[in-house]
Amino acid sequence: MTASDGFFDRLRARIDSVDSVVSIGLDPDPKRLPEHLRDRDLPRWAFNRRIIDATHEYAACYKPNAAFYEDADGWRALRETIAYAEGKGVPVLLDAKRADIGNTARQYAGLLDHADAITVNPYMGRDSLEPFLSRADRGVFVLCRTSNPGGADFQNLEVAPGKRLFEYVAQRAGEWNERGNVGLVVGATAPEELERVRELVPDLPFLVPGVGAQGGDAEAAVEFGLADGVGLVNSSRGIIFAGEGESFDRAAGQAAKRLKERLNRYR
Ligand SMILES: O=c1ccn([C@@H]2O[C@H](COP(=O)(O)O)[C@@H](O)[C@H]2O)c(=O)[nH]1
Repeated sequence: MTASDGFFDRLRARIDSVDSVVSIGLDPDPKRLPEHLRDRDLPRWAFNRRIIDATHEYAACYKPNAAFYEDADGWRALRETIAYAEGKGVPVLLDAKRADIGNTARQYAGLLDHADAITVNPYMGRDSLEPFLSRADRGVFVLCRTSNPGGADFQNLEVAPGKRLFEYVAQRAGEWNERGNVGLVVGATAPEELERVRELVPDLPFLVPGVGAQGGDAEAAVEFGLADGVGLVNSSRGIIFAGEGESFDRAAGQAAKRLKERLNRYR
């Protein structure tokens, strides 16, 4: 592996080395942290470190969601978490769902100085994504068909005869993949749409959230989420909050292992 390898080369190497496509979401909701960690300096970091120690051998990547770190201590906890994950050889995908007008987007794209990949929102159009797309060595996952119940509200609207918005986004994202660094976010809770997006863009890797607490379709996530073996199936709460109390990390390790084995049955 050289510094010039792109994100998806690094991700492929990681998937091969751990034989896993599991993305582990690091979403340390302060209200759900174990009691005994709450009085620590940076409890979220103390929690994440134990989770990473217990799960890294099953992790194709870690996916911290920026929402859980957007305060002063949070950013410190995130920096420590990312450095620790990378020290274990695990790529980090920051789920930040950013994009904006040019100068603001350029600021947001600075997040890629700290993470291997990021999620972005395509709603403001190509120029709002350019500062991310131009980082050839970083992964850029474009929201396409999200996993939430309202994901269909706009994304499934027909924007041209026979073409729904998420289909249009998928095709445009395929065109934006000039540097080989674009992926899509497509939820496991929408398996028909997942299959359709795979037909439209056979070569783009997907990040597929929603197989854990949201009850999405794990088989479809693997069948349609991977492009030539590369892609990510994410669970956050289902892994990191699998257990409680002192041994929360052991339960997380077991949950990560179970998900890896379950997904591998479909690979
Ligand atoms: O369509 C989307 C896009 C992002 N997410 C994020 O993934 C995790 C899912 O967490 P679970 O606990 O496994 O449900 C979370 O960070 C979401 O914000 C998504 O769920 N759906």
